[in-house]
Amino acid sequence: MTTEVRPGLLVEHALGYLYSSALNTAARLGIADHLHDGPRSAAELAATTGTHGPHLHRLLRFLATRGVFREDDEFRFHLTPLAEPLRADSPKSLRDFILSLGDSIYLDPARRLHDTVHSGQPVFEEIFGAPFYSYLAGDPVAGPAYDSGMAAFSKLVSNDVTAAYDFPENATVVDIGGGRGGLLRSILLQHPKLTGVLFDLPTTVEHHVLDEPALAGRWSVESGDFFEKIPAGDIYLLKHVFASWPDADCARLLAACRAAISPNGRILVINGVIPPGNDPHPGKTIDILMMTLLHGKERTLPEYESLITEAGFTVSQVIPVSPNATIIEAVSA
Ligand SMILES: C[S@@+](CC[C@H](N)C(=O)[O-])C[C@H]1O[C@@H](n2cnc3c(N)ncnc32)[C@H](O)[C@@H]1O
Repeated sequence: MTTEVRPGLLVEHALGYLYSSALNTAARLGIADHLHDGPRSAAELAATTGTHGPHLHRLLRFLATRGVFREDDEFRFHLTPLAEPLRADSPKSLRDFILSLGDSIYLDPARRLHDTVHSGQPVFEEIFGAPFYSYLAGDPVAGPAYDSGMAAFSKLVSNDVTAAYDFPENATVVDIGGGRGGLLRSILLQHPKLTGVLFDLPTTVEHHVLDEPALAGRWSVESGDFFEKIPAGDIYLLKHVFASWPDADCARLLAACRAAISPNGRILVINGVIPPGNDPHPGKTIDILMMTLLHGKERTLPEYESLITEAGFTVSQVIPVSPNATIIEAVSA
């Protein structure tokens, strides 16, 4: 059986980095925000953004080929559903995440993918002189930019994850490697009898988002290395944490959780799960990022199950929430 291939498609794939760069440029210029109140020509947008009109027109025409913005017969560009999250104040804004994905911490290792595939090792440490999270913790620009990008990425699913899981009435929820605490905030807001602990590296928790009147007295923040100490609690969240670590480190982390968790406690591993087959899936893309940055990887459900059972837990529920977030609940075996 022969499958029709659009002429030029392979070359377009090879030039895919231009699409990523164009998206980043549009995000930096705030084009989606400028289109929020209605369509505008490239010349008008260029005057607002202080850019070169004909070049901006070419940039937007290119993005429109992928559904990011749409040009009409009068040469005005419109916001599209795909472009909406590029707006800074969209409730589903991904702008900070997309901006952070244009940082050299991601781009420089991606250029060395060939070396990574040869050696089986990430190239991040060789380029930046420190492992990924140590480097971020020591860099006052790259660290906060990463945290803010992660917070934007996670905000998309926080409420859905909260709604999808049947939290008990009274319990302490500990978000391990919880970033700035967006998920914990959503859980505590929707469950007034729960208390929470946010645990992450000191430079990350410094900018936490828990300080608001509705949550007063129900949360605390702790910082440190999760391989060394885990705060006591009943429900441990590990959201988008395992993907950064190889199996041996995930096992160490689960052992540390096992030592600290209350007798009937539960662990919620929350991550995208790679499905079988050839279809596109965000986990398959993020997996390549992981490969260049860290020793971790994205995993299939059987891979998560085996990590969990080998650590002395049983998988009690699997709740798919979105392509980037499946909740895998584990209880003591
Ligand atoms: C991929 S981010 C996930 C953040 C958050 N759970 C979310 O889903 O948005 C991984 C988090 O693990 C934290 N982290 C990495 N190594 C750590 C360590 N040794 N101890 C504590 N936190 C760590 C990072 O600072 C980062 O916030």
